[in-house]
Amino acid sequence: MKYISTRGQAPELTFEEAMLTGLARDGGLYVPAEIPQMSKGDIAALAGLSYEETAFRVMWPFVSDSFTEEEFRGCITRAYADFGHAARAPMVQLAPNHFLLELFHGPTLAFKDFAMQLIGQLFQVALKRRGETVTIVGATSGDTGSAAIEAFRGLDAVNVFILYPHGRVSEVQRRQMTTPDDSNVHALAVDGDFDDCQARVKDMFNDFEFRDGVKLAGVNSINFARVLAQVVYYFYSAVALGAPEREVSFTVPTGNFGDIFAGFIAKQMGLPIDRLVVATNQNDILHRCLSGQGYFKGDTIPSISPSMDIQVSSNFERALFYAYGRDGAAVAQLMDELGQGGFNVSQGAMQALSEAYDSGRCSEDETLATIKAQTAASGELLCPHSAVGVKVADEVRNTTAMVTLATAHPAKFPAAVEKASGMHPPLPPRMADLYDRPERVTRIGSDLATLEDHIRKTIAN
Ligand SMILES: Cc1ncc(COP(=O)(O)O)c(C=O)c1O
Ligand SMILES: N[C@@H](CCOP(=O)(O)O)C(=O)O
Repeated sequence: MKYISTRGQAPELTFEEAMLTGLARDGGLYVPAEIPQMSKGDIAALAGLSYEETAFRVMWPFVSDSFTEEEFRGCITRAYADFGHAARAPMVQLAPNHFLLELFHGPTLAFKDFAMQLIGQLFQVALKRRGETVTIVGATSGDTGSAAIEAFRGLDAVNVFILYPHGRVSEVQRRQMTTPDDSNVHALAVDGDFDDCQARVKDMFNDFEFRDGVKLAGVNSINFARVLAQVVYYFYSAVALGAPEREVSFTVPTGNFGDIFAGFIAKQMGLPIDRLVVATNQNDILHRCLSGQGYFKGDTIPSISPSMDIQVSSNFERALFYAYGRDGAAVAQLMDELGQGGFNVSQGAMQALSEAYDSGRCSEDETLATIKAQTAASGELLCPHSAVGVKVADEVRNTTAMVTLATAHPAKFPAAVEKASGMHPPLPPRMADLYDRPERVTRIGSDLATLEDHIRKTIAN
């Protein structure tokens, strides 16, 4: 399997190379040159399998150029061993034909653990074999950072720097990033918003002297391995509901577009998905774009679903790549225009996007109302991101079974959940002392030189 850049000007790589490389050297994102297919029989054969066996069968064609079967199976087993639920991704029914896929039973209580725990294992195997060390720099609006720190803490071959927007993540998210005491992990509270953090990470990748000097690697969904690991739960849940005989739709609380794009890949592989619904909060650039209004950046407005407070949605570039018929030059042109504020989508590409995705928006009041209503109706306490998904799903769903992705545990956002439901969501016992642990964090400006200098000096010490 070869991996190619969405901008068409970077070298083709193997899975392992793409995983360790992060951003392509032309500024694009890696995607598989061809998407492996699963037949109806292959999908039917997933019925009743464990999450781990499903993961192996779905992902193996994407990675088999880089790992032995034994290595890959070992990585999968270790990745999911610490999840707090035997099913890994259990499903609960909210209403007739509406299901909630709980993706928050991993070590940091968000869906990010599904990919990050696996990538942590894959990096260890690959780096050991190569005898290399890397510096991971990641941007987070709250959940990617904690998941990355948890997956890579204590490893000799990896230094991790996580940039998060100061004052714009929940207290639980912040403490998950600032309380681990391992000397290889570093939380940086950046004066800016998530888009500033993500832009600086991409700037670092595009600064080849810095990139090559520190051996930069990325674990944001820039990294296709992140997206790949998230494809698995689309298969796992759809098969549990009767696929391939029965079509299923998904609604996905969306910010950086990685999770919904994993659904797109699942559909391209052959999973009978009817609709993929993008659910946004008040930062609704994706909903506006998918409604035909072009992709134009505004100011990010802080919300009660802070992990989705994003304007420049990284993986939308991958969606555009397919919508523009895999035309790297067209994508590069759009990304240039985005640098100037935004772009309009061509008619043909708009049609392709509309065929692939539906969308909806959920306001702050609607988010609170949905948490309250669901607590009363089903007893399920939703996190504000999952509530955005449930509200939009309820607006669009029809007779096809709808799965809404519950992307984080309510205990990560206790203030909003308590305000809406009157109930305080407790942290799981293993995190009960999170508020008592000492924090370690560096407050830092958002300019590239300051950040690069800090990272260089920290590594050198
Ligand atoms: C809890 C939660 N929900 C939803 C999202 C949006 O996911 P994506 O960025 O893959 O669109 C995020 C952040 O990525 C998140 O942390
Ligand atoms: N919501 C994310 C933002 C980063 O997304 P990623 O999927 O590209 O890592 C977060 O919680 O950090």
